[in-house]
Amino acid sequence: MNYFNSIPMRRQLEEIGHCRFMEHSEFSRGVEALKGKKIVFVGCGAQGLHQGLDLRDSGLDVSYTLRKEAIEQKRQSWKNATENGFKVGTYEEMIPDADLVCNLTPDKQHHNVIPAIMKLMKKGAALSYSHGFNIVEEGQEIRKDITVIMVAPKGPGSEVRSEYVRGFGMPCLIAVHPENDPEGKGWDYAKAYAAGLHADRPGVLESSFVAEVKSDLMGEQTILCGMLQTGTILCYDKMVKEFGVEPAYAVKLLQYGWETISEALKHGGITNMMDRLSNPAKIRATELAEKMKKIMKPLYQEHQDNIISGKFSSTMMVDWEAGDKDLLKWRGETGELEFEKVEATDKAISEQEYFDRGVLMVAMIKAGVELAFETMCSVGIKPMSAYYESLHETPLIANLIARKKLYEMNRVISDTAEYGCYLFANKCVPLLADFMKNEVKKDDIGAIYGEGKTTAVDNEELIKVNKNIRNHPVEEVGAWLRDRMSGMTRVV
Ligand SMILES: NC(=O)C1=CN([C@@H]2O[C@H](COP(=O)(O)OP(=O)(O)OC[C@H]3O[C@@H](n4cnc5c(N)ncnc54)[C@H](OP(=O)(O)O)[C@@H]3O)[C@@H](O)[C@H]2O)C=CC1
Ligand SMILES: CC[C@](O)(C(C)=O)C(=O)O
Ligand SMILES: [Mg+2]
Ligand SMILES: [Mg+2]
Repeated sequence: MNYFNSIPMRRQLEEIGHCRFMEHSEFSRGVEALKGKKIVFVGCGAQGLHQGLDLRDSGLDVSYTLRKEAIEQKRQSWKNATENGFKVGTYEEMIPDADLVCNLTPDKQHHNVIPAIMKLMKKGAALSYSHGFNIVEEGQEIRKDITVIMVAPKGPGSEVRSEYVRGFGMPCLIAVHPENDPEGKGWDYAKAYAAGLHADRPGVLESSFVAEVKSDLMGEQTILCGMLQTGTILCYDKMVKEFGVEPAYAVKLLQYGWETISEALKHGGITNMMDRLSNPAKIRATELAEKMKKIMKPLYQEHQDNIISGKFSSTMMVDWEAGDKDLLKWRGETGELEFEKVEATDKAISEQEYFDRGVLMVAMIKAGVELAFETMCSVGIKPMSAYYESLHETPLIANLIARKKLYEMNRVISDTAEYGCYLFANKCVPLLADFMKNEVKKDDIGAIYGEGKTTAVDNEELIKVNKNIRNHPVEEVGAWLRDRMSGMTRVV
């Protein structure tokens, strides 16, 4: 039964709105609460491996448990753990002694994994998640003596590790399940775990399982993954099939363009990204973004509504039951995209050119970030949480596209994110078809915007556009949070 739908409305609203930026002083005990405790990770994939490496380097006792077949067949997860010097064993060997069991298996497996490990967990042990789907959407009930916490990094596993290695960390949401904190130790454990990932350096939000699920699903379906997938498909087709851009050049502009453009977001928000354009290009990008926002708003709202009501999760669970029929079909279609098959040209594109030739891409990022942020806030998700799930994480997913294109990006994110990404993109691509056909001009994408033309603009128009950009609420909360994250990696 859906947990969120089972609680009274007043509680629903409280849980969705649970969000507090935690002070550095609250982490002064570092990992102490978990020091000397036996921490056993279930699963050694995208998050499991990288979080385990971070916690071990922070002085904690980490080992892994995998299903028997993975150990016997020496699968990739077994290699990940053993090649990094971790002890690995079966559930029966590892779980009974564990003080904290970290469930880092795919969300679609949780309803199988949790009952299997729960019966082996010792009395008074703790169980941790990095995403609350199983608790909130499936209503998984956990034995009453077990403490249930969540430490949810706001970025892909590989970056959780790379940020740690370079002395920083990935922002996290932490939570304690209100139904499972029998000894009152949940927050101490969650804080120690977050400190072990160095999440306290960029920032930790005290949150709830509900707020994390309802914001995480929305971010990944729309701006983070769905929108970048949509934008890549539409921009590639427009450039190659209509404007005669060489395919290998279009691939390069898109594959590395999202990363280069969104790097500007990371440092100075939408304002800085837009300031990288010439004045006429900035006015044009704002115009395109406003038009797209108008068209896409109902779709963003539909996704958020379905996430809140539980319709999204029940639809996805039907696909789980059907052996991932839709997911596998959509994954296959992504693999068949021309963008995936054509190799990027080795012709140089300078950092500035990505902006000058990618005005439509800039507009798509502006529209997507603002709409995702606005839609999340409109249902009671707090601005800081909405910021992490929109503007903050966009450059991190763009980094994955630069390294792996779309197909592999979708394999690195969680199964839940992958399903939601295709679901959104399959609707958004046709939704923007008329806009792409009638509104997008040759120098909006692929060519240098306004090349050879005057850069003169009307003062009043520029002032209006700058106001539109700078006064958006995502910019206010973003500036505050970024002040606290000034050490994040510079990619480009
Ligand atoms: N991917 C990401 O970057 C993010 C993920 N999360 C959350 O983290 C959690 C883990 O996701 P992610 O890291 O993507 O997961 P992965 O798909 O990378 O996890 C794979 C691991 O889970 C194991 N596994 C798969 N099925 C089972 C099963 N039935 N029983 C036991 N072990 C199994 C695999 O082992 P085997 O070799 O046996 O298949 C492998 O070790 C999810 O809750 C997700 O929402 C949160 C933030 C970001
Ligand atoms: C954006 C997708 C994500 O939520 C993440 C990396 O944060 C996921 O579930 O993979
Ligand atoms: Mg997710
Ligand atoms: Mg996420």
